[in-house]
Amino acid sequence: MSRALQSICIFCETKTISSLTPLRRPTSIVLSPSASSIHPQWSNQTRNVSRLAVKRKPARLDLSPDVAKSHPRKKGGAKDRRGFREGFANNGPWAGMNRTRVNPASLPTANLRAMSQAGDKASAGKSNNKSREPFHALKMQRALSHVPYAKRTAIKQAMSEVESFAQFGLVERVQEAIVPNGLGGMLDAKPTPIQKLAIPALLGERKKRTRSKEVRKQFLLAAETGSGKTLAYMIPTIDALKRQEVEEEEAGEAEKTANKEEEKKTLDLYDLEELEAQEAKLAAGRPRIIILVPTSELVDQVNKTAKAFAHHVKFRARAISTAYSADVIRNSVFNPAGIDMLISTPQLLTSIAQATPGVLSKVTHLIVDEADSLLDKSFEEHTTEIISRTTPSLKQLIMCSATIPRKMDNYLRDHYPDIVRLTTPNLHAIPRRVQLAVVDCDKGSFFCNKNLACADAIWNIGKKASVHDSEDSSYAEGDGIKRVVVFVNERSTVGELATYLQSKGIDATAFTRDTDARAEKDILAEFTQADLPQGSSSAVGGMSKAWQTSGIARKLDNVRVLVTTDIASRGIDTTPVRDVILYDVPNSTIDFIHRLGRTGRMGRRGRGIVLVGKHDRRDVVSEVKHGMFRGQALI
Ligand SMILES: Nc1ncnc2c1ncn2[C@@H]1O[C@H](COP(=O)(O)OP(=O)(O)OP(=O)(O)O)[C@@H](O)[C@H]1O
Repeated sequence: MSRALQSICIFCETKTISSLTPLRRPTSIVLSPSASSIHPQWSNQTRNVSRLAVKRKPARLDLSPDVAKSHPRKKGGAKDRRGFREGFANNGPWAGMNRTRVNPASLPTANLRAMSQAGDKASAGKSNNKSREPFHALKMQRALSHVPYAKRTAIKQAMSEVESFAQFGLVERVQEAIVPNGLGGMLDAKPTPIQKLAIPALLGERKKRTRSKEVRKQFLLAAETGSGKTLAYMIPTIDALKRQEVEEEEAGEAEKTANKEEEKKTLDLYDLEELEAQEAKLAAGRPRIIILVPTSELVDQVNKTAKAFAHHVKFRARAISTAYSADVIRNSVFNPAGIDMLISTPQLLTSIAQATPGVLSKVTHLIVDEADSLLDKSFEEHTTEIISRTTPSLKQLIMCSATIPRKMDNYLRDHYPDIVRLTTPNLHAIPRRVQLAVVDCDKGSFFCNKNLACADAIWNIGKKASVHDSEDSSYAEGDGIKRVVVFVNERSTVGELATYLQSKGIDATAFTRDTDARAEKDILAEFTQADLPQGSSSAVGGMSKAWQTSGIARKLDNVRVLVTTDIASRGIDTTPVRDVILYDVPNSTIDFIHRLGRTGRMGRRGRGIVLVGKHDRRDVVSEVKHGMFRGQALI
């Protein structure tokens, strides 16, 4: 045979296979297309050699079969070579030689049966392994970063050492203001886990413990939704502000008086009043503390907390957002009385800083609240600009969030490798006190109508509330009105759904970015304050008024519903809300955490209801439910 093949080569005038021997196998044999037509007898010979790879020179317009493959398998790889070799060995002229696998046909039947049983067992073993680790829909998203178990245990230990706010060694006036001003006179108020971790660290205790020479400038505060992160960063920053004031007063008082005297004598151009006016002008628009938040609603909320402290502790806090007029913004930032704390959205502050570069020259504390949002695409540019502008004077940069996406985690590792990470053990877990129910809209009497399923769920909440009022203390809280927040994915659905719910006798209010700024405050107040004065609900936007005056016979009057998008899912302190309805399945676990985080805040119980339709990811919903039941982090 080898001789015959050599002859083919000679006829076709190619010398590629001239060294072919029975024991050296070719990787390819090139036949000239013209060979069989010129010498038909040799074409018969090649047909008998069934596994010869006949390679044709590729035409110029041949399309690649691997276009769709991201990592096409290399031709001539080990598998290809083995296939060729074995095929050649089984069927070719050297069948039986150099065999690498047993040929079942040559075995006695008994042996064959034994082999097949062994094979079955092996494959059964494999499938068992697979069934032990089922498909995880949540893992496909893999958005959230992981906190190692050992770290969680160490944090628990550190937290157990703190019992009260008095242990922090705060400035007296700050300490006095915490409960009556910051926590509304709450009895037996204790620091929450994140406050136990963050307050001492931000006050500088950690620096002493580790005896590090390096000044710790950056902190990451990561804790569950509704766990008191606002006070966790606000208390130590106000404390630092007051200490700074005292230090400056002590150090600078003598020098300041001397300078003033000197200037007065030498120049005689300024009188003392003028000099003081000039100093005030310099102090104006130069805050020490900046708090960045993503929305104007959050600006107002954080400002409220800051103001509660400001009256007693004596410092000047101002808030600015696009909801305010230009005059109000100018008067707030450049107030001649000066400013200590400024709460703003990144875009607005960046535009002010670009026009007046000195405005950020005195910042010592920069807090980036909802940091995962503010370091995301839409805000990143503005946030990083503010960080870089404040860096020269900055003593502490504090990032704060309830969810740490992997992207943000990597960003922090790259840009702030020394950041001190203060994370609570239950980070990324929805508390077990929040129950999750799943309503299948394709089943029962809903006829695939999600609107109907939503209205039904709300009516059930109202009915249960009237039955349970006397038994369940959490239901009897506040004014006895149940607050329900319904989250949808698209802004366009909000109005439609609110109108539908109103037609079913439900007092529903739509809340989106398009909502009138004046009505916004009243709407949110309804869902953030438990004890509104009687009749204040009528102040809620036009929708609620429409519900009240509508001629619908059957009305659900003990429930208020807010229909909204993610705009209300971030940071808004909806403590009185007991029920959250997820009309659409959230797009990510991060959205799940923030939306369900509007209930079950600060140790309260809560309920979530997910409406699942034909096109929704049921696997994700069931994994979230399972994870919540087990108290696991949703990563
Ligand atoms: N130590 C405490 N004891 C009791 N209540 C507290 C304590 N600290 C804060 N709170 C209250 O808990 C509620 C939630 O606090 P906050 O809004 O700071 O939560 P958060 O962790 O920032 O939530 P989110 O991640 O949703 O923004 C607020 O009403 C706040 O007044």
